[in-house]
Amino acid sequence: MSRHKLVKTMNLDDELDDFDGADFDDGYDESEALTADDKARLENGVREVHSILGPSVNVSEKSIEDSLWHYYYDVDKTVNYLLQQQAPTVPVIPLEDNQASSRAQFKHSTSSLFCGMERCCDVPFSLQGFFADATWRHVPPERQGEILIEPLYPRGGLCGGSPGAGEAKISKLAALAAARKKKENEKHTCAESHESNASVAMLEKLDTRTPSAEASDLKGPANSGPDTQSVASQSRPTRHGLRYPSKRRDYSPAGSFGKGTPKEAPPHASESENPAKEATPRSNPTAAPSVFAKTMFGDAQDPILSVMPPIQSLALSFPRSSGAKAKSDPFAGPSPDDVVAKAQSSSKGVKAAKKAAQSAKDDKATNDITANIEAVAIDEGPKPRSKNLDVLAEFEKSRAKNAANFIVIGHVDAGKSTLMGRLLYDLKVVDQRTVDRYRKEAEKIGKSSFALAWVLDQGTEERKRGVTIDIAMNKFETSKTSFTILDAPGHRDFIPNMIAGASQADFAVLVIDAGTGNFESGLKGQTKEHALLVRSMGVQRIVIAVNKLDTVQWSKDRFDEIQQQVGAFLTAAGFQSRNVAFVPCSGLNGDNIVKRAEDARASWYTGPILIEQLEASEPTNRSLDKPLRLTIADVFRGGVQNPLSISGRLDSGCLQVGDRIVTMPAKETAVIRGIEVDLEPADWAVAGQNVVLHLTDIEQQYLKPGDVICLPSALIQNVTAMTVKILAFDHLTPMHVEVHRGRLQVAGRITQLVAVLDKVTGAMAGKKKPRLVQPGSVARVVVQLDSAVPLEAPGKVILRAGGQTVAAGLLE
Ligand SMILES: Nc1nc2c(ncn2[C@@H]2O[C@H](COP(=O)(O)OP(=O)(O)OP(=O)(O)O)[C@@H](O)[C@H]2O)c(=O)[nH]1
Repeated sequence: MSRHKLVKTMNLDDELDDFDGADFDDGYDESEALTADDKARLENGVREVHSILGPSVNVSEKSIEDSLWHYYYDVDKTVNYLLQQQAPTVPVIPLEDNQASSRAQFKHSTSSLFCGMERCCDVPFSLQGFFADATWRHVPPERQGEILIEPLYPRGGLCGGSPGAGEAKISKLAALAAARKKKENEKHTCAESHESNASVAMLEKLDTRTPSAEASDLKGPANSGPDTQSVASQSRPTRHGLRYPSKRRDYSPAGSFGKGTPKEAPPHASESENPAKEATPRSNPTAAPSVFAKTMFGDAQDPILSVMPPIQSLALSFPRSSGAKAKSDPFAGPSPDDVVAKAQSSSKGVKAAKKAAQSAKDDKATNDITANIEAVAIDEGPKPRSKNLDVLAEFEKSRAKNAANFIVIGHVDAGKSTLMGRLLYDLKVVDQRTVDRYRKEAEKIGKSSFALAWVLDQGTEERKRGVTIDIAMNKFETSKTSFTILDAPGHRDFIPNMIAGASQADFAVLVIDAGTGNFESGLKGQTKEHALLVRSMGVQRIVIAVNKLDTVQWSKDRFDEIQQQVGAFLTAAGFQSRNVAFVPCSGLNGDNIVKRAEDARASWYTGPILIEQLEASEPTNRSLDKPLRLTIADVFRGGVQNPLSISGRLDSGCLQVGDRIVTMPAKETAVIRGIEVDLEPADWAVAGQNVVLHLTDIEQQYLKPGDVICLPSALIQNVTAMTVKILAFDHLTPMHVEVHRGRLQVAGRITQLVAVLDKVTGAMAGKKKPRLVQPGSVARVVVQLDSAVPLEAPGKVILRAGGQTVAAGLLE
């Protein structure tokens, strides 16, 4: 292996220090490795090194050869290394390494390096040596230039502070802008000097600090540095005019902060350059005002300022408008930095302008489209005209079927939706294909038993969770009656939705899960609460579907047990026994719903099946001759022709196309441009019917679920307080409650417990103004509402608090 290769793998700086040649002697003859050329160069190199070092430096020939060998015959490096070896404590100025790369430069470089090396060796540089004859802070002036570093004063430029000596070189644009600005500002110099004096006076008045504090705070900033100079030379109090921290100005020549005096400051920050400072005698501790101060306080002659209002109000009184005042407004125009930035961005400006033009074009197009759409929307065709029908006569003529809404209530998972799905399926309202599809889809998410419930539960969330969330409406007809199903959610979280449904119901179907344990838990849960609520809402007839009897093998005993317990409760809740009917059934299998149960175990029941019980419901008592009242259930877009539609049930009265109506509580009028009864277009509608009204001449914001529609001739009143005869389900005290009436919900407070009443006679039964109403008691209370809502007697309301139904009542 060549020795060169070996050396190349070594760290020379480390290895040469220890190298004595011994390590390489073992069985290795150096001379054998040297070529004739190497030998010649080595001899020449030794001669050169000897001549450079001179006789005073005692170095062996072997050392020189070794060094030359290691440095590839580089004489300069060899000399440098040998000198280091001779005087290791003396710092050696490193030689330039530009010769090392080329051995061809060997001869030329030695002569030039000689001088440098000689000087270094003769007068080696060290800080200790340099300052040997100088005590601290008495550096001879002629040497200061060699060791002092220029302090970091604020540089010029976009954000770099005020211009001055020592600033960074600024761009041509910045210089141009500054020159223009300076010219402009010179015009106002006289006025400003007057302002300065006035400001000084203001500052003296405002500053409540001690004179010593003033002096120490104001000394530096006011008296020295480029800041003050900038204040003096510029009328614009930009950020350049703000004071820098004093230690920055007190930068001492020795590089320490804080103790320096103006005298010690570098020449470019000298006081003599500062006219403002010269104008202020040193004995006066009050500094000349900064531009910031002038901006804040303006002219001391100002009568407003003379009374020294708070600084905040002064700041707000800056003149910002154009005109004569704007000239003196220091912020009226762009700052020099802004000018420069603007100039720099001018090339980008063309692009920006193009972009802006394009964007304006786009905006215009968008606006045009919007305007067109609005025009289309606004142009709703000719105003609907009333046919001035005698609606009641028309209704008589139509011989319409008996119409009935019934609400399906019961504890969660009692099987309400499945039961109704089965009813619709068996009545052929829903076809086989639809049910098969639901079954497949339900299977996919592992809820195949809910396929029939999906006929009612259409919401994605409802299907995913397997619970009804909001009232689902569906219709079917028998030979005698047109029914509307209101399938209520059983979960207690959705009781407000159930209440909304109950307000539209003529009678109720209470579904009970007959399964072991389920009936009992349901009774403690929503079975009783729902029954009480519908009764409180005025429902008189109730059909109890004792469901899931297939799970208890159609046990008659179980049915009897349920019938007995629930019957007793319902009678206690105010239902008359002639209005209560029980039907044993299985909604899932379709037993005793539309068809009689085929299961032999169910043969003990021979009474009416569910559909027969429904048909046996009494005809709805239609309040046709009363004023129009329709509580809005929903507000929606009824189609392209009908941008604003509402749905709900007519509680009383009648209406026809072309009628002008009023919505309460907004008291806004609208015109009925179309009516749908049971999804069919109609010219009129009467109480008891579920309708969709297509409206015009009103904005959507005036229509909300729970609002009441009436005719201008017979408005319902908006009330903020009401007296209610309530049945308490919980302890009542003066307390916060939520008042529900159908879709209407409003927060309120029971402010007064007037009296506890006798349940049968309604007469006062206890003492006046009780402090508490016990559950199950009937009482009269006063409720204050947080906002005015349309309510009137004898409307029924539900009071809830903390998620519980606490009372139901009748407005008095
Ligand atoms: N065995 C049996 N299961 C039934 C019967 N009726 C309903 N179910 C099952 O009971 C579960 C709940 O049925 P749903 O119809 O969703 O009950 P629900 O009362 O409507 O539920 P919510 O509306 O969420 O309170 C489903 O798995 C049904 O398949 C029945 O007659 N027999």
